[in-house]
Parts: sequence; structure tokens; C-alpha cells
Amino acid sequence: MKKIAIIGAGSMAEAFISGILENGFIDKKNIWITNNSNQERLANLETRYGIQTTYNLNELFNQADIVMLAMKPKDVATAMQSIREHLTEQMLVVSVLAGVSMITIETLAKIPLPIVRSMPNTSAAVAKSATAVAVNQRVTEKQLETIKNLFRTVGLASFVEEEQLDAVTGLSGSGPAYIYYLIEAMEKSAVEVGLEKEMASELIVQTLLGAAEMVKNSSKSSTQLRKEVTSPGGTTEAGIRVLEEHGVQQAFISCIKAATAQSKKMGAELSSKLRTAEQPS
Ligand SMILES: NC(=O)C1=CN([C@@H]2O[C@H](COP(=O)(O)OP(=O)(O)OC[C@H]3O[C@@H](n4cnc5c(N)ncnc54)[C@H](O)[C@@H]3O)[C@@H](O)[C@H]2O)C=CC1
Ligand SMILES: O=C(O)[C@@H]1CCC=N1
Repeated sequence: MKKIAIIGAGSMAEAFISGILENGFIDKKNIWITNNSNQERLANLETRYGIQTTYNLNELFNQADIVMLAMKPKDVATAMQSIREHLTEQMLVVSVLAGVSMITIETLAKIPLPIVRSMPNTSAAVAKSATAVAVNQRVTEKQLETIKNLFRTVGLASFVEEEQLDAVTGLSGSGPAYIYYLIEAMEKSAVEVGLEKEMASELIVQTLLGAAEMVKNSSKSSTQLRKEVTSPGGTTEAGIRVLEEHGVQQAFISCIKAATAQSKKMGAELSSKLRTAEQPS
């Protein structure tokens, strides 16, 4: 891979850049990024990561073999309008956008393109993203290899059917936020039960890492592992009873379903908007 041009300079783009630089997958001279307005943000990324930033689209796209779309889904139409004349059929377009289909991207580009629709998460920053990827039929074997390498540099990467990506978004794309939400609750409770914040924080992180490693490495199911912690009449049982009374497990299930539905809805709204815009008046 010679050069990657990233359109959109927010949280996801930064997590990705941080992850790929950490692993030396691509030289910082070959990572180019732009956004639509916030010059200060670009300057900040340039200083912290030594990457290249520009508002000159000729410079951005010159010799780029990967173009990463990393703006919010609502901004994709405007962004594609400004970049589309710079896209060529040789460039591999990699989208990280929630809900936006490859057909929508191709419609906006107005030329046939090799497209990768991916759903990483912000743990890419520490090379622990859980990424799922779908590709269209124009992606070549060589590009497929590049994509595998690119996403495996920032964590786990699996290939899925495009239809599965809304569910992936609801589960692991948004997933880090659910875990942070749980950590927030554990932090608040730790102070209330009399622990010091710093020490509690260490205990919480280690507990999460340990539980994740157990699920990953043990042949036992998560249910079985939970039961092994729960002594009859003991502390865990008292705690879990409260979670059950509050319907916390069901709430998590509803949460993932709502996030999945939102991804589908965002994609459907965008394609319906595009269809309306294409109708002759
Ligand atoms: N934040 C997350 O955890 C994840 C986000 N994603 C996806 O990544 C994408 C970006 O999300 P975030 O980084 O969270 O958003 P963000 O709001 O932090 O960043 C969006 C960036 O796009 C830029 N932008 C907006 N319009 C533009 C245009 N016309 N041309 C060029 N740049 C433009 C903004 O200036 C900003 O730099 C979204 O599509 C989201 O669905 C995917 C996985 C995880
Ligand atoms: O909240 C969002 O829409 C994005 C997509 C996955 C994580 N963040």
C-alpha cells in the first residue's frame, strides 16, 4: 500500500491512525487526512502523529490507493460530492460508516469502485478493535489481502456478508460504549462502598480484562463461568439478584437490538433520500 487518504478526522479516524502507526503498518508520511472545516483539529493530529493533513484535494488523492470514508453517515452525501471527481476506479474505498451500504457509496461516487464496508471500533487505538468487513465484487485479490492486513493491524478482522453489518454495528461497533457505561457504574459504586477511586479503577480494569480472558480462553460458556463465581447464599448471588430485578440482562439485549435497528434505519433513510433526489421533478 502506497498511501491512504482519510476523509473525516474524528474519533474513529484517530483511533485507526493511532493503531496503524503503533504497528508500523504504514509510514506516517503516507497517511493523509482532511476534514470539512476544523483546521485546528487537523493541526493537532499532525503534531501528535506526524501524519499529513491538507485541504487540497489534488494533493490528498494524488497516488492514494486507499480512500477511507470516516465522516458521520449524515455527511456522506456532501463529502462524496466534493471528492468524487478525484476518485478513480483503481482506488479502494474503505468505509467505516454505520448503516451506509456499498450501493449508496457507489451511487454517490457515480463511478464503479472497489468498496469495502467495515465496522471497526475505537479500540483500534490499542490494536484491539473487533472489526467486521464486507467487500463488493470489484475488490481484487490483492486489495483483499491489503484490507486483511490493514484491519488485522488494529485488532481482529472477520469477513461477513454486508447484511450482517448492522448487527455488527449494534454489537461491537457501539460495544465499547456499553462496556464504558458498565465501568462508569462500577466506578460510582466503588466510591459509595468506601473504596478509593484510583485503587477501585485498577480493580475494575483487571476484573474486566480477567473476565474477557476467561471467556476467550476457557472451554466453559459465559453462563457456566458466571455460575462458578456465584456461591449459593453468597455475595454474587445477592448482587445478581438485584440485576435480575432490574432486568439488566434484558436491557442489554434491547440495547443491542435498538442499536442494530438504528444502523438499519440510518442506511434506509439515506438511500431513500438519494432515491428522492434522483427522481425527475
Ligand atoms: N466513534 C465510533 O466509535 C465509531 C464510529 N464509526 C463510524 O465512523 C464515522 C465517524 O465517526 P466519528 O469519528 O465518531 O465521528 P466524528 O464526528 O468524531 O468525526 C467526523 C469527522 O468527519 C468530518 N467531516 C464531516 N463532514 C465532512 C465532509 N463533508 N468532508 C470531510 N470531512 C467531513 C468532521 O469534520 C469530523 O472530522 C461514522 O460514520 C461512524 O458511524 C464506526 C465505528 C465506531
Ligand atoms: O454511534 C455511532 O453511530 C457510531 C457507530 C458505531 C459506534 N459509533
